[in-house]
Amino acid sequence: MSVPATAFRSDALSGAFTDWMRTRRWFRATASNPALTRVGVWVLPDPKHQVAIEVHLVHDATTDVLYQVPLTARTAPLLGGEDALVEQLPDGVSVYDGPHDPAFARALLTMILTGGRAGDVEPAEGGSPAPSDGRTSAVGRHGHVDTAVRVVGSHVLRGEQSNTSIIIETVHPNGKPATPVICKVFRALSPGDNPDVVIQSALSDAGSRFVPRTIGHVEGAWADPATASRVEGSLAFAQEFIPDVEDAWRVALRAAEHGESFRDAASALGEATAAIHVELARLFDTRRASASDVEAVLTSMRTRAAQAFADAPALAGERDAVAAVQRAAEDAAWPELQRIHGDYHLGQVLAVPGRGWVVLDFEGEPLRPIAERSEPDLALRDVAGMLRSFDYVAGSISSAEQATAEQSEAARAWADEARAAFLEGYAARSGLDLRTQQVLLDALELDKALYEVSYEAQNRPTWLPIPATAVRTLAHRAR
Ligand SMILES: Nc1ncnc2c1ncn2[C@@H]1O[C@H](COP(=O)(O)OP(=O)(O)O)[C@@H](O)[C@H]1O
Ligand SMILES: O=P(O)(O)O[C@H]1O[C@H](CO)[C@@H](O[C@H]2O[C@H](CO)[C@@H](O)[C@H](O)[C@H]2O)[C@H](O)[C@H]1O
Repeated sequence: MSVPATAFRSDALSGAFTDWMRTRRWFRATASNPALTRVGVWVLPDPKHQVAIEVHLVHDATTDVLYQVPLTARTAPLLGGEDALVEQLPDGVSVYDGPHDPAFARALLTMILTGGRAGDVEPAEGGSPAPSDGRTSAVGRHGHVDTAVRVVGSHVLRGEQSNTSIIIETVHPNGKPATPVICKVFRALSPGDNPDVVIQSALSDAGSRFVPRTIGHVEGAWADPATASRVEGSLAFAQEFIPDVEDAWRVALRAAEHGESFRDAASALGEATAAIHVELARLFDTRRASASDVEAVLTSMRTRAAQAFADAPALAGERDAVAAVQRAAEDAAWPELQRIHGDYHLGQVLAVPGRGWVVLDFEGEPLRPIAERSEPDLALRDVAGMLRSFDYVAGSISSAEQATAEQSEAARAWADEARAAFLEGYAARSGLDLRTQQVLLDALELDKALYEVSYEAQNRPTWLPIPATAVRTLAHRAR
């Protein structure tokens, strides 16, 4: 079997490819007829010389989003790969969605573990790395890991959303199972380092037990479709995969449904959160909040409020009360700004037996521009995010069709206790008296609820009442 090296290198994208792409979960759909152009490619070698592996950069001019699309081409069909077929070329070559092809997973992890380089043409056998002079290129970087592992299997994580994560099974040279790896392939690319990579790598390298161990990442360079200038950014991120664990959302929901107190678990989560914040303040620059920092946060709060009122017109009556909470925050004493999680909720935390809470996904809020997400921010924003998440547990129980008034009341009491315990744990570990920052915390919780209004309006309209109710409560909470 020979490698179909140039099988799918033409710049024109076929109708089949376009149809496939616009039906992906990670495609930010707006138009049914996107204007897709291939603007770059980087090539990964297949040591077995059986598969052509190419990572295409595809620009959608209608939304100005640049996507990373790994593809593999095979002359013989991929066993079990029917659902991953992108298109069948006239010469019999089959093109697959790369993350579903073990050949891609193996090549990607090898690149990370060996610090490999890739360009837009494959290097000749034993030759120097492919050129990267102004063209698309990628380089693997590894952290503190055992690099002598062999890939024995891979599959895509179910529930693919904005990115695609591949679980890669590995073994040591002696055949003993090694730590499985999860490799997140970023789909929508932005110039600049992805905060998920930067923050988790720094925490992991510092020995934190509150994040999975970092294996490494791939960074790349490409011509920005809007400006044609060469930009650099993150392409993929590999970490230790912690198998057979539940996330804190499921654990908390089950506890609330069974009427089990979450006091100790929430307190431990508060402590873990404070420990992460203390570590991030040590590892990254912090700064006093300047007048322009305060102005930027307030502008962002007001923009989100305006968006939420547009998305949920029934909330219009809360406009003045919301503005008053925001004004109070503007006048409050602001703590130092630092790097934070940025989109902190129960679904981002794993409950790991024997290890405790482990936090994932430091990418920040998906609805916020990436440059903003890398700026130092208020650590209280994460505290507020988790408070909202406990409220969501109660909200999801109360909004179930068959929920009784008694169940709703019990769920509310459960959430109140969890919220208080979380704050106690946070205060104990950080040494902060959160009561002195209540005004700011309230404003941030309201801000998160307003963000959630827009998020739910766009994604899960039946859950819109959960944050909408919170907006009404928080806007009028007596201070
Ligand atoms: N290191 C890991 N170990 C175990 N499960 C993980 C790990 N990283 C991610 N996951 C699982 O994958 C899901 C998605 O990961 P996340 O980083 O939140 O990706 P996305 O950016 O696509 O939302 C998580 O909710 C979790 O269930
Ligand atoms: O995990 P993501 O980065 O995709 O975050 C987005 O989706 C979250 C929903 O999965 C959303 O979180 C909201 O719903 C959660 C329950 O499903 C709840 O625990 C959170 O508190 C609530 O904000 C998140 O806001 C959004 O950015």
